Amino acid sequence: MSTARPPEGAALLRVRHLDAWYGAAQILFDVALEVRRGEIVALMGRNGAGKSSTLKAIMGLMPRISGQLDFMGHPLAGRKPFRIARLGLGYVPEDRRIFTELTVQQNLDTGRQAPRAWPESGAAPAWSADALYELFPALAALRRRQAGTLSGGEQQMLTIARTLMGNPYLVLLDEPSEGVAPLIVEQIAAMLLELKRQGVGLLLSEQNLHFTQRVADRAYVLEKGVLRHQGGMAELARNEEVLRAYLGI
Ligand SMILES: Nc1ncnc2c1ncn2[C@@H]1O[C@H](COP(=O)(O)OP(=O)(O)OP(=O)(O)O)[C@@H](O)[C@H]1O
Repeated sequence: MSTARPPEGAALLRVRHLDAWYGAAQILFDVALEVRRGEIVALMGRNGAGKSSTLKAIMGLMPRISGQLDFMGHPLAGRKPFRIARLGLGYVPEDRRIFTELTVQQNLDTGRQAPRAWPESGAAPAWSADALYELFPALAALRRRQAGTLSGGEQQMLTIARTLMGNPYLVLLDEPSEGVAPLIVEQIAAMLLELKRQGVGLLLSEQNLHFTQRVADRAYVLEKGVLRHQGGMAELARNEEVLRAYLGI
């Protein structure tokens, strides 16, 4: 396994010795990862490697875990998902879960939380629907549409925007590019890079190398619930051995 270390500086999220189970089946084995402010980190691996389970474990959604999960000084293990969200940890699940009967604007309103401050240095990004429409002009054009009528990619964009209405310090995104048309994938990439610029940390579960190469700073590669590689994204994209062995590329 590569031993490249993440860059120095305080991590927003630090996971150590994470094991997780569904019933009697152990799914994650001693997973460790970190995400810093303004950093985009990709969690990669084939179907079933444990990417979604890692995000669920962080959000308090796995039936059983052990290990240390620290978010900005708060231990997460044993906390309920809604309490974890209130700490400023956003989560965009794979199935998106928009309110199909509500309009785009009403969906955004359901995500609203109070603004936050970075512990040591003033205001953190605070989003309003208008600011998000500016960032995602494609969404602005849809604001009065019933959300159930949007395309998969538009729904993905809406789910990300709704999560931002909670003013998170860090967002976990489960396969943001999956099933999304190329033009909208590009808009989502631009959106994530803008969030990075504003200091938000992002942890993406992704299989799409092209997408992670476009946005991610670092990557972790999982196979059968075990971390097999970690390092810079550019380095991973050149590492044919790892790409072939764990991503089937
Ligand atoms: N609800 C569940 N009950 C039992 N086992 C599950 C459940 N959800 C996932 N698993 C198993 O856990 C393992 C890891 O799945 P996980 O969804 O985390 O992988 P993934 O890397 O996100 O893949 P995918 O891209 O297919 O979602 C797989 O073996 C999967 O079959």
